[in-house]
Amino acid sequence: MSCNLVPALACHNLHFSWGPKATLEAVEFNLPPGSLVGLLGPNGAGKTTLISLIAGLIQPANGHVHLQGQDVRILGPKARSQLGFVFQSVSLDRFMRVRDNLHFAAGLQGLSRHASEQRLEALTTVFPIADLLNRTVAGLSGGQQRLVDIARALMHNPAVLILDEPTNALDVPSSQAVWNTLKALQFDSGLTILVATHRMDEAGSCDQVVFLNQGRVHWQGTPQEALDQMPNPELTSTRAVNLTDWFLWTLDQRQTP
Ligand SMILES: Nc1ncnc2c1ncn2[C@@H]1O[C@H](COP(=O)(O)OP(=O)(O)OP(=O)(O)O)[C@@H](O)[C@H]1O
Repeated sequence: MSCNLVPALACHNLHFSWGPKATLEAVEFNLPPGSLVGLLGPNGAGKTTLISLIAGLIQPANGHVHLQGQDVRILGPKARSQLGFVFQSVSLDRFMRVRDNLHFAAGLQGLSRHASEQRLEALTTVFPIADLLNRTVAGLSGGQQRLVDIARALMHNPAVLILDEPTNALDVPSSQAVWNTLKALQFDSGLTILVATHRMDEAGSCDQVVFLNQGRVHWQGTPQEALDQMPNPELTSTRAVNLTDWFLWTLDQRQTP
């Protein structure tokens, strides 16, 4: 993964405030093409706000989001066609069948019914949802709904997928199914993925992690580089350091007095 490639997505000097206090300040980071990047940070760090901003649901007071080197504001609707979003709440109509939800989402993105059928067929080779297509969303488990929701975000075949805590409240097998699917998408189709997560096991299997705290990006690098930052020899002598140790250590370094 070369750093010389134009990033699939880059945030430059983003500023945003919900109120008098800054929520995001000078946020800078980038997603190398084809990478899986974990967005980490404590509750209230600004992860969801940042994702809403990239999605265009809110506008930055300052700064730019670039998609493959081009400003999303200039790209306009073209940018939307290159981005897929999975928000914290599942974005499906509970009373519609899975199949109809997916075709509806594709239609909103301008796909013909024929193109939508073809796309759905392709996605069912990666997503274990073929048996769910004729069921209504309300009758599915949380894990099944989440998989369908991710498929929904990919119906228009975006280049970049952004997910906000997709495994939140899922049990271990369901989380694993979601994570395996993300990995397969990255591996099979070169999808670039940004995923906000509180799970350090997931962060550890990302190519890079971005650490956001109090609205600022404090660190971006590989999970191994994160662990290599840890200065505590006592901890390393008794057991292997893990990303949870790093998270707590780096958070401690970043607290404002
Ligand atoms: N719609 C809103 N109106 C006002 N303030 C908001 C709104 N959404 C978020 N905030 C505030 O912005 C800050 C960042 O919240 P945000 O939800 O982006 O953090 P987060 O890192 O996603 O947190 P979590 O890990 O708990 O999901 C918090 O102080 C929050 O209270």
